[in-house]
Amino acid sequence: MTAVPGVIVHRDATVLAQAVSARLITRLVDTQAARGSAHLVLTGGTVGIATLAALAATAAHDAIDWRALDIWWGDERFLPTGHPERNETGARQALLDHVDVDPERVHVMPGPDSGMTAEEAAEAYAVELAKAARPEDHGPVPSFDVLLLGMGPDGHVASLFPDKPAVYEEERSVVAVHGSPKPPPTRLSLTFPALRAARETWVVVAGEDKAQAVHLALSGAGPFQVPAAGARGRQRTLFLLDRAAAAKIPPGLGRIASP
Ligand SMILES: O=C(O)[C@H](O)[C@@H](O)[C@H](O)[C@H](O)COP(=O)(O)O
Repeated sequence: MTAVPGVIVHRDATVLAQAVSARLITRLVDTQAARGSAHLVLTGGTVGIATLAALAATAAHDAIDWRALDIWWGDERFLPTGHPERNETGARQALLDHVDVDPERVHVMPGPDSGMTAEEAAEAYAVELAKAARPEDHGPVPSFDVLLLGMGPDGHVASLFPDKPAVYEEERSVVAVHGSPKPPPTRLSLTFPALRAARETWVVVAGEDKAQAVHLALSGAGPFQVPAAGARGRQRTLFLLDRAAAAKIPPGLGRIASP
């Protein structure tokens, strides 16, 4: 079962990042209290990294048991370890270097310095996901407690770009992406079958250049043309927006959460 998206609108990108970081603390603390540990999927992109920086900046992040958290990525730019454009590098600088994560539970997507091709790296990540899946997950990836996704002006999420081969993948959980419209051209991405394993999916978007794609994603567009339309959590889907990104949503759909 997939959830009908909820839409919450915050004043601007700064409040959005802070509100998402607060929401993350609550969600992860609740999950860890209930089950002992949690799975979180990170995204690259401006708002995704700003959210992690906001989380690092709030003392309340100490409420999370960082050692009982598995961290995954929804996509990665296929660049060597430490490259400033890698999503991993951004996440480490913004947050992971500042909290007590268990290195064994920080599941980075391999880069070319691993000696693997992008295809081999995608397969290796799929194997790592499969190892972490439990029988109750009923599939080859864990049931992510929170899947964070940014979105591009074309409606892409992770590295699933409109009408490119990766959006049509229905078997593999991770694929290599070549010729990405957003640089760099080579990437690794979770596929829709993997994204759909998430209990909660949060699409976090700021900026007026995204308003049209947000509108389409919430107005019945197909996931092959507007991949964000296919981002749905099994229990909950949230579009967390700033006002600029929410400018074209159908009237009555969004709830204003920040004055
Ligand atoms: O690696 C990436 O580039 C991403 O994970 C990508 O899906 C990103 O989240 C969106 O393109 C939004 O990025 P911006 O917030 O920077 O526009």
